[in-house]
Amino acid sequence: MTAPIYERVALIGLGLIASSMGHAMKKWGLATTVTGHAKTELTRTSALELGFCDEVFASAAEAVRDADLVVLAVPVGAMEGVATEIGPHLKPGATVTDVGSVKQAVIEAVAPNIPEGVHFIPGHPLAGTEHSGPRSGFATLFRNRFCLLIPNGAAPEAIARLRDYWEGMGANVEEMDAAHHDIVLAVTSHTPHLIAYTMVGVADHLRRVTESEIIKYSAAGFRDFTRIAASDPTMWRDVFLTNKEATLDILGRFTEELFALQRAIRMGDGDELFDYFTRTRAIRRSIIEAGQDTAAPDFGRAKVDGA
Ligand SMILES: NC(=O)c1ccc[n+]([C@@H]2O[C@H](COP(=O)([O-])OP(=O)(O)OC[C@H]3O[C@@H](n4cnc5c(N)ncnc54)[C@H](O)[C@@H]3O)[C@@H](O)[C@H]2O)c1
Ligand SMILES: O=C(O)C(=O)C[C@]1(C(=O)O)C=C[C@@H](O)C=C1
Repeated sequence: MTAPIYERVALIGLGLIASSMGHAMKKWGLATTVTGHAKTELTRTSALELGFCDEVFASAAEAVRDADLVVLAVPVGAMEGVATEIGPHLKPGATVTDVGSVKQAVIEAVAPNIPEGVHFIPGHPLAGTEHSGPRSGFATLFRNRFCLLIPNGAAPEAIARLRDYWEGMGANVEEMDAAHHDIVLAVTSHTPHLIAYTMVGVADHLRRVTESEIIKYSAAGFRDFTRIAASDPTMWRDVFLTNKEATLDILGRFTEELFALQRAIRMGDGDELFDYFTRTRAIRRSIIEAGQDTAAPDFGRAKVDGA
């Protein structure tokens, strides 16, 4: 247990990320009171039952009243509506952050609604699972994972406090500018998700030809794709709609590489294939050596110690 970093923290949108933050705050004593807002009564009741919120509200405006930290944890496309609603109700001196997977679009949507005297520091924990909703969260989700903060001109002391908060949940915090964030994540997260969705879509079309063979003989590689492709449709629709430029850029590069490999296969160019796969194997090994193996679905639960 550490001393609380914020007295009152408001979670807006009570899904995987917010519920994980709530559990982590409770486990490590990072906030005195955690309030939450969800649109449905079922979700609000679950948050109280599961114990990751102390108080829940049907309106976001009520949930943020007197909060020292407000966390926007809704899909990227819902950020603007929420920011518009809470703007007039924020406490002077409070910090607003978000956990959205895209940063430039969130800044454009949220910043104009944040009054003077309130710090707005966008964020993005690089941790998740394919599950969603209030029952999917767990306290250790952020342990040993990066959390990127976008300074966005905010006061250094407010950034330092938010950094302490994320470190209290076990994350490694780094700062990055929003445009750079969106390109990096297009490479490491957004385009890989699109490829997984596509591959599972291809198999789905084939299944109509081969009936149940795809499921029956599902190999590990394909199963990994299906895990990713089971991720929340609303969240990922919003990611692609709001990180359009960067995703299309990386997708263009991906297509070029795919054509090069397709040609190597057609030409029987084994050297080209071998060299390519040798380079990609080295990348995987360097990720493991850096302690960033994100491939295991249960990484957060299975590999952390008993804390
Ligand atoms: N899932 C991941 O792997 C992951 C990782 C890092 C960041 N993120 C980002 O975190 C945010 C939340 O994702 P999540 O995985 O917790 O999703 P989730 O679907 O589990 O939770 C989002 C919740 O927001 C609610 N919601 C939607 N619109 C709302 C509105 N207008 N007002 C109030 N509530 C609303 C939904 O009902 C849902 O319960 C997204 O912006 C996402 O891009 C997700
Ligand atoms: O592990 C997973 O299921 C994830 O996809 C998590 C993941 C990722 O791509 O790494 C997904 C979206 C985020 O914004 C951050 C993390």
